[in-house]
Amino acid sequence: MANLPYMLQFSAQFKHNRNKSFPAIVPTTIFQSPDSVNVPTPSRTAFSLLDANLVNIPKKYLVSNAFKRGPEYCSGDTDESMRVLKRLLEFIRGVLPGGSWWRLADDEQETGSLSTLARPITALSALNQMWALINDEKGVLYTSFVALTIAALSEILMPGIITASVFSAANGETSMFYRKSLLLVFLCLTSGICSGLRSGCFAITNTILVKRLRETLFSSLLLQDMSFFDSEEVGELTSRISADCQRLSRTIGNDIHLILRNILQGSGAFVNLMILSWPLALSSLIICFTLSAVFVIYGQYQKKAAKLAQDFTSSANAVAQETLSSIRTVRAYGTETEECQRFAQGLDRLATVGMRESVAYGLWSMSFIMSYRMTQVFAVLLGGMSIFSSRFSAEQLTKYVLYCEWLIYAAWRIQDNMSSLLQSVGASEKVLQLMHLSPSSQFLSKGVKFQELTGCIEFADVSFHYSSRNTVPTLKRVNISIQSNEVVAIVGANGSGKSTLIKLMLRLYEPISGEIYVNGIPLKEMDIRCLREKIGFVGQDPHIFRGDVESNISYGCSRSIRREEIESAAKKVYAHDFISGLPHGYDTIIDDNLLSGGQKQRIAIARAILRDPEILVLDEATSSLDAESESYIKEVLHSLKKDSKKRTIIMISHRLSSVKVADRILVMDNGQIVEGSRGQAHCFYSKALVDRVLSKSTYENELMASTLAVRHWRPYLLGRKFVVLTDHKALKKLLHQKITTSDQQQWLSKLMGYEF
Ligand SMILES: Nc1ncnc2c1ncn2[C@@H]1O[C@H](COP(=O)(O)OP(=O)(O)OP(=O)(O)O)[C@@H](O)[C@H]1O
Repeated sequence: MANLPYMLQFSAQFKHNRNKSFPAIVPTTIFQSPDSVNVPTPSRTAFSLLDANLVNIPKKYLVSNAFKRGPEYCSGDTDESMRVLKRLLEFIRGVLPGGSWWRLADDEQETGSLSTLARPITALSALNQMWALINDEKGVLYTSFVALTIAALSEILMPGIITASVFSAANGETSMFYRKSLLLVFLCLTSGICSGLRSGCFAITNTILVKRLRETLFSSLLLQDMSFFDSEEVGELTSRISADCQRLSRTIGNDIHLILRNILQGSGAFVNLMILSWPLALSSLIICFTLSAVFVIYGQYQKKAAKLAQDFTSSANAVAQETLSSIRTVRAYGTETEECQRFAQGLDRLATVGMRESVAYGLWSMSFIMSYRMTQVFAVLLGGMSIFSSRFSAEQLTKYVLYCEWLIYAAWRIQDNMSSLLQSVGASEKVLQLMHLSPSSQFLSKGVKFQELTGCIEFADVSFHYSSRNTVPTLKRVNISIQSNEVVAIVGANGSGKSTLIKLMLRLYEPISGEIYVNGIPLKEMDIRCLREKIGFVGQDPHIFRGDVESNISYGCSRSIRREEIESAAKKVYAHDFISGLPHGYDTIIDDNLLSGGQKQRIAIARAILRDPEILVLDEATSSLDAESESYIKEVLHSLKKDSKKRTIIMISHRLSSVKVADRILVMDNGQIVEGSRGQAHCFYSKALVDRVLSKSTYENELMASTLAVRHWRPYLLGRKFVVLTDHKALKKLLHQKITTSDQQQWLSKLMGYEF
């Protein structure tokens, strides 16, 4: 039998190598296990058939080698056993307390901005914070505490009365028996009613707590800086609002009231035990302390496990949310399997933590059950001995056993609920940290309020980088001065910093250095809400909220809006026709996925126009519009420019035809305005020329010209007026006129492959 594993291994090796030129017959006698005693000498023929190199058989399995180097052969087997033994020892060491198996995650480092912003939360501070949230529900809380106390006291009196009534019946004391029975009925009623009241009131408190937790968390999140959202995943944050808040609420709904109840019951049981016999009571207490010591270790572990489990749940949620919200991209690229795998990875990590947590719980339960049962045995033994020595009656022993059980049971329940409390606190640590993040400074300071915005905007030496990329400057000492009632277009290559400029102006981010002035007041000294009320903004990819068309157009308007005003705004941006064609017109429910790109842009422009803003910002607002709609929108901009109200319009566009309405074009490249310094008039183009060339140019030529103008002409534009080129002919003509020195010619030849 001992040969079998070796033969099997060889046969597997043989199968693996059978395609190689291996002899068909291999006498099994040449393979022996090291412990074979009567090993026959292998015949030369048999041995010659075996080409160990050819079949790549480990030499230790060859009998000849075993004969030649017996000790080595045996040492191979010993090695194997040693390896198994070593692995076993490693495993045992790993599963012992503090061993590697219990490690919950390879990397328990927190990521995101939260890790640097927030402090760790203790159970006490968690309770304090929750108390503050439900503090004004004192009526419900006090009722529940009173009900809890009455129910607990009623319950703890019962074992004594049950014993007394049983023994009074046994002793034939009828009146005593009926009195005790009546008392029992009364206690049953009070404990039942008060327990119900207690559970109901705590459940109500629980519901209120979840609601307030979610409200507080949501409003805290909404007031964070934009850089916070750059580093935190939306799916993770929504998971915090839903799952984590629910989990945290269990603290009040379950844990706190059960802990209080069990403390009362345990104390009652202990007092009864002390009355019966203090040495026995103290010995039961020792078991309770032992349980508590085990629990301290287990509780800490569980808190950590719960926190990680919640973190992994949120990351898995973030993957699910990202995948489901990008389902069209996923479907188009056929990456369903990859996405499932990505989701499964998160679930695997969750399962690993869950498994360790369950094993730890099993060990904790084992210690409890053993202690619990041992107490019963212990109580019976000690009580029995006390009866023998006539220091205890049978009635006292029964009471003692019952109260002992109550004490241990209460101790277990307290620790079990404490563990659940620690789990909830651990799981919801992030909720509490997020809830107490200080809001962005712009919401804290009471800035200057103003009635009228003239629309003068100035960027003075503004530099900026995103906090997630703090080594890459996005804007470098930008100086711009925009006059009131001016229409300014910003053009430039992708990533040159155009949108960032707008984000700074809307104060979504703060400049690293320099100052932005609106109405001559530094932006950071202004009341931000007041400013934003006066700005209309249409972003690159406008968001449509799930709701009807009407509420989407009136979104963010502080004044009350009539339907006619909404329709008029929609008509201005040529959206009325398509809205009327929707099944319920302005009452049709829409969202980001239910409209085309151009339709979304038109709704967003209508939304901005409806606010009648003093500053209108359009960031690629017409990029998805067809040529006809775009020309209509240009008309709208023309009319906005001409109407009586002073209005500054800033527009970003890659289409030169769109920027035709602008009074000025600013060209951005690599985070800088291509020309100009503070206080100068930045006139980068010849308007007459633009008008002339645009009237006959094609869209492609314009695009190319804009790219060329920005990328290649920059060094030649310094100190000159900016010229927009439309096609190769114009470019060549201009090059011949302007590029005169051989250096310049060489530079351009290299850059553009143009031969002079
Ligand atoms: N939230 C962000 N975090 C980090 N970097 C960012 C962030 N937003 C933009 N950037 C980077 O800042 C640079 C400027 O981006 P910006 O959006 O301002 O360019 P843009 O000129 O508007 O480009 P486009 O014409 O493509 O819209 C880019 O390199 C971009 O990758």
